[in-house]
Amino acid sequence: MVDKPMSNHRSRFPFSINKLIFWSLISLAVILFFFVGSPPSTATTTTSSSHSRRSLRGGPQWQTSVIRSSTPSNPKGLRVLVTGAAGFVGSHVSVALKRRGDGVVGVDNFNRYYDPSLKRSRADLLTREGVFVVEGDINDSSLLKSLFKLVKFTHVMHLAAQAGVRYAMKNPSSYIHSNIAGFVNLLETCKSVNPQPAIVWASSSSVYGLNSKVPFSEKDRTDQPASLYAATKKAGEEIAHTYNHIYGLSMTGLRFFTVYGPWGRPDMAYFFFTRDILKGKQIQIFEGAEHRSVARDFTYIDDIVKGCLGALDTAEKSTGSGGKKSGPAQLRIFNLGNTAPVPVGKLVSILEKLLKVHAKKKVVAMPRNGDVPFTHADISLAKKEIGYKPGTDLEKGLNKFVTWYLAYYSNESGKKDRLSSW
Ligand SMILES: O=C(O)[C@H]1O[C@H](OP(=O)(O)OP(=O)(O)OC[C@H]2O[C@@H](n3ccc(=O)[nH]c3=O)[C@H](O)[C@@H]2O)[C@H](O)[C@@H](O)[C@@H]1O
Repeated sequence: MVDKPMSNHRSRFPFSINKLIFWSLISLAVILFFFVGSPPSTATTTTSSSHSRRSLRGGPQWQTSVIRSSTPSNPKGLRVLVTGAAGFVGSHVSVALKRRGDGVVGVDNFNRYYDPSLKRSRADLLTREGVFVVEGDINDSSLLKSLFKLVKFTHVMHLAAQAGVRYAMKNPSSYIHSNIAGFVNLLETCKSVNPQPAIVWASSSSVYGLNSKVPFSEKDRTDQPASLYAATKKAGEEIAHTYNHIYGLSMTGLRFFTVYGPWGRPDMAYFFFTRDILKGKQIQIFEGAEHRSVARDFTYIDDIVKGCLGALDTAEKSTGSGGKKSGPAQLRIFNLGNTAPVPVGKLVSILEKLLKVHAKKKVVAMPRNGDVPFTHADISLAKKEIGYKPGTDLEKGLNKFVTWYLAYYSNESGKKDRLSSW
């Protein structure tokens, strides 16, 4: 093969025009690089709307947004970094903190585990409440470092996680990525900064696994997880112990019991049962051995939010700084449940009543995919230490969820407007 000589190309145009075109293209590329910046997916964060105005991460506008959002309106307010802020629990907690005068900055990677447009809608509401949500992953050390460089966060409310019990069989590595690697990455940042923040984070009722002693107490064994999800949450509790022990980080783990409510998670049974009942699609109700009903200690979101705020407010300061511990630090674990387990069949009959639709039900044996037969929280410790007192029964809570669901998924714009408030 023989290359064509350069002179062949040159002969078509005068040399000076070729040169002019070449340098014009180079100049255009340089202008685009500096003034437009990198593609939105990797280098931007949300500002006033998740979809419209975006600012370059780390740039002056971004820094101003972070600082403004993290500044408490109450002089005694906390400065809280909320991970998973566009998630179900994260969005509710962020709004509650902001409304009572705390400074809040959110981080969320907006992943596709469930419909990201729901996360975007939650983030839009957060923006309207004055909470800035940074689009990024907790595995991104440089992002976390730049946030802590800008703001002396007093607390981290760590709610970013790969949730879902059954999905762990389909995508195990996502649990390791978020619940283990991401958690460690966050703690590595927190232990190194000065002052170290106090950390409150989401563990799960699933750590009780095959425990059969009821109600589940924090003193009970948690060494029999039934799913990889549960195993990663249990690992998180051990990792929390390590960072508390070595670096003096103040750590509080909250074992959430099947949290439900408005703006909830579409991967959870109460949510997709509602969708399928309305569509006339058959739903499967799991049952345990010997036809025993499967039950959950369903806990309403507002009760969980109060528990999260109680945990933040009673968290003691971390004792280390810059990676060194100077004394023992607080290490806590609390159950946040409702103490009133309800069989899944009863959940479905409440939904039928609220939706005024008869469900097409099929009772099937619980598949061996990570589910446990029942959960039931003993909440006496959380009551005593953080003033936790759930007050919403399943019927009342589902009523609020169904009202939200019908409005949110209605295409009528008038109904959508009603969702502009929390
Ligand atoms: O509390 C917890 O620790 C966990 O609660 C939920 O997990 P789960 O209780 O399994 O909640 P759902 O997936 O909504 O299931 C609720 C109940 O419905 C049952 N179910 C689920 C799906 C289905 O098709 N049929 C059915 O009967 C399940 O066995 C379970 O008893 C969350 O998905 C987890 O992220 C969370 O950590």
